[in-house]
Amino acid sequence: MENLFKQSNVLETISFVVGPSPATVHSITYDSRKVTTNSCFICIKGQHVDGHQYIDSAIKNGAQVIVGSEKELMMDWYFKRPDRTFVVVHDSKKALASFASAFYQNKHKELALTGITGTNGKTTITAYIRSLINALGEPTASIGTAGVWDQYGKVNVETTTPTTPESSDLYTLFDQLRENKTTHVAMEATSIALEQGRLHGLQFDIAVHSNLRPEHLDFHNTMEHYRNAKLKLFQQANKAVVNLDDAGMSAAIINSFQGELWTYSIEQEATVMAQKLQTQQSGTSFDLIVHGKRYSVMAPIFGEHNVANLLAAVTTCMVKGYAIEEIIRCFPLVKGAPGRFQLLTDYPGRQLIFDFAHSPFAFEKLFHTIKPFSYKRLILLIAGIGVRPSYLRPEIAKAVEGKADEIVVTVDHPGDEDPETVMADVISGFINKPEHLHLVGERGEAIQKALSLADEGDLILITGICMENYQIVKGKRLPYDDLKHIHLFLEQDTKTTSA
Ligand SMILES: CC(=O)N[C@H]1[C@@H](OP(=O)(O)OP(=O)(O)OC[C@H]2O[C@@H](n3ccc(=O)[nH]c3=O)[C@H](O)[C@@H]2O)O[C@H](CO)[C@@H](O)[C@@H]1O[C@H](C)C(=O)N[C@@H](C)C(=O)N[C@H](CCC(=O)O)C(=O)O
Ligand SMILES: Nc1ncnc2c1ncn2[C@@H]1O[C@H](COP(=O)(O)OP(=O)(O)OP(=O)(O)O)[C@@H](O)[C@H]1O
Repeated sequence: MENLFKQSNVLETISFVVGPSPATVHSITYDSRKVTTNSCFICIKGQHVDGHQYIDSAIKNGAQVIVGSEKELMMDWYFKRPDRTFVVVHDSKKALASFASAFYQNKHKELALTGITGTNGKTTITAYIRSLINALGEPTASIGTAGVWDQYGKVNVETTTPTTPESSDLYTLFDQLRENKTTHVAMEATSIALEQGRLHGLQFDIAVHSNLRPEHLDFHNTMEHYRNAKLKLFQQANKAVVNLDDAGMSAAIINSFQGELWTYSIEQEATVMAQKLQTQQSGTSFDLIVHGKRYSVMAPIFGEHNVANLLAAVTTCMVKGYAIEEIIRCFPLVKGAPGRFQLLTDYPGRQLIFDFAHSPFAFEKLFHTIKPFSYKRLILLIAGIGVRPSYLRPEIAKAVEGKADEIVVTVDHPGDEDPETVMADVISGFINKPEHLHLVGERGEAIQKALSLADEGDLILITGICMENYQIVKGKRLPYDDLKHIHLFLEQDTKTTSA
């Protein structure tokens, strides 16, 4: 702990300290339930409860140091438990980040950091950056909605947030990655995380922007607040990669950014551009124009939005100093995240695609992407999301109305909601209720239903956000796997056909 107190970033956060000078702290946590002997417990005022309420249980679990911002309460506790150290700070969230950084001796600074923000495309860009830079020979990890991946594959870690981890979890991860010889980390920086200070104190080498559309307004209230939260990433970055085709916030970044600025675009003059996009069976071919020089290229990705995402990744590689010819050579190795326009090839006779689409904008892009595909009928599975605001659910129905021959409606992450209510919310968005509509409240069964509706030559499009191997049900993360249900169906189907 003495060491922690010597770090300037920790000292800055402290108002005063009472109690004994403690022995070494073994862990730093914001959750009393994770406190063990000699932990440092930091009280965070959350959306639901105030962590200061849990000082008692933190002490019972062995906390030696308690950090909080409620001065009087902390003094009361000091009089009750003078054997513990109480650290009063100005801002607990900032303190959490600074203490965690210091706990790992600020060694995360040995990692090159790229932060990716935007309403759509963060996970895909992060995966493209990871796969490209690994192919270029630099051990790179990614952190985001698709979990944590390093240069060897998926890393088995649990985080408490869907996309951007809480600061102390992030520093633990950085330490683990650094120990495993990773040198570069590409991570999603969500507006919520930026607003909540989870990324406080980090300096990014590169900040990447994709686009800004209305989302998370239940959290940010206005588009201005939402944009300002995302802009914070650029205030803590040395270099920026900006999508010129985005009307939502590219101008705001360009007008305020102080460092080196790089741009990409499909529609206008930029440092890195794509033109003449053509969908092929195995990907997209296009002209890549870099500093005015034209290269005819092909990449195993689909959809104009993914070409834009690839441009973001290519530009990031260039900012890191790689030559464009070297980067292009790695295109065959570009890999997206699971469920982001993921084509399943082992389903004979039918085409099966997974896509994370769950907003009108994403569905618009998705329908545009499948236009060049040839198929007889389109079987579409859509999902209302239980753990997100109910007003978003009818928007999904509006976005897909009239676009498919069969529509299966289901529920992703029901949370505390009744699946019937979620599905009713979704279908209330249809102006004319589709003739071939099927409501199946459990996602696995819904997938099997969609498969059962498909005949030879049909295209099955499975959308929604349950591509990460769990379903949130009544506050618990239950194991869930789309592929398991596909295999179950295929097994069953083979039995039926051969009987
Ligand atoms: C709304 C939100 O952001 N919630 C996050 C927030 O929780 P919270 O503010 O509700 O915390 P709380 O439950 O009020 O608890 C306050 C404090 O008391 C502590 N506590 C609580 C109970 C107890 O017994 N003991 C104890 O110490 C908690 O650990 C916490 O430190 O802080 C927690 C700790 O970091 C997060 O796990 C939690 O993420 C929840 C699970 C979540 O779903 N967050 C979403 C909205 C989110 O952040 N999403 C974005 C992605 C958005 C996108 O898709 O673009 C993300 O970056 O992941
Ligand atoms: N650049 C883009 N522009 C518009 N839509 C996109 C773009 N990239 C991806 N999408 C759509 O959004 C879906 C989600 O993509 P991705 O997971 O990469 O975004 P994200 O920003 O990480 O989303 P989330 O924050 O919800 O996890 C994709 O399946 C696709 O339908």
